[in-house]
Amino acid sequence: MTVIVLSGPIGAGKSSLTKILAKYLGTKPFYESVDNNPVLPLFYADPQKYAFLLQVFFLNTRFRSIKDALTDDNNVLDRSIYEDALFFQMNADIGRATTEEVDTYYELLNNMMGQLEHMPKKNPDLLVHINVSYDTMIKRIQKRGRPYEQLSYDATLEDYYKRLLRYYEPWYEKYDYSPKMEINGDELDFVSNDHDLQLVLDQIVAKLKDLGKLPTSWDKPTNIKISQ
Ligand SMILES: Nc1ncnc2c1ncn2[C@@H]1O[C@H](COP(=O)(O)OP(=O)(O)O)[C@@H](O)[C@H]1O
Ligand SMILES: Nc1nc2c(ncn2[C@H]2C[C@H](O)[C@@H](COP(=O)(O)O)O2)c(=O)[nH]1
Repeated sequence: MTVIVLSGPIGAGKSSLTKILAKYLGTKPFYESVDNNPVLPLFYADPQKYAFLLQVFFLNTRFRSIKDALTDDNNVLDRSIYEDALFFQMNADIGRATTEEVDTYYELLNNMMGQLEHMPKKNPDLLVHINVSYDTMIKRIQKRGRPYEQLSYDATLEDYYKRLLRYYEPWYEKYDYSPKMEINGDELDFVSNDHDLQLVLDQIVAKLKDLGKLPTSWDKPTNIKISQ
């Protein structure tokens, strides 16, 4: 039984890989609340006003997802509570949260993380982090086409996205809730290239076998087409 959490910048391919991995490993995917998130468009229209509210929305859904996942013990999460503070801290650092909001946020987050320590399973089994450059990130954001994420919607998003990328390296280095591994999302097109996809899946399966989370005899499924 395995809980895998994915991480990575916007458009890195987390949702795509979550869907593929869940199918490949026969586990249940948990996706981020994006299309059903009423605060996200408000945030992009007025980040100063909505940064705290958006974070509380994400934190709440991520807390629910990680609790469910640690209970089910058979899941893949496309982003998780462990990445939540990265976003909020970055927004706070550019002046989008008051001192009171920052204090309240960390108190809430610490409370939630404390609750997780009482779960029978306390941590995920593996973090799969997808690295992408700024150029790849922008191409993917354009490909996905959400209007409010485009640079044409707000030119300051270029700085926001570049800043976000800078926060990821120290975050990944510091992350220690589980074993971890990185995928090169610039070079490996696991969405439209079957060879690259198989390489990525092989890397993840090898890591899970190393960790004793998959039997060494585990073989890839033959009855599903993973790229659809
Ligand atoms: N490795 C990849 N190669 C090519 N296209 C990709 C890759 N990963 C994601 N995409 C495309 O980029 C867009 C964003 O991917 P998505 O999985 O939604 O990213 P995330 O969940 O990390 O924001 C989608 O249109 C997806 O098809
Ligand atoms: N301010 C925050 N924004 C967030 C957070 N998590 C996700 N997001 C935004 C970024 C994208 O516009 C969208 C979906 O993210 P993907 O990486 O899944 O494409 O939501 C957050 O915690 N704070």
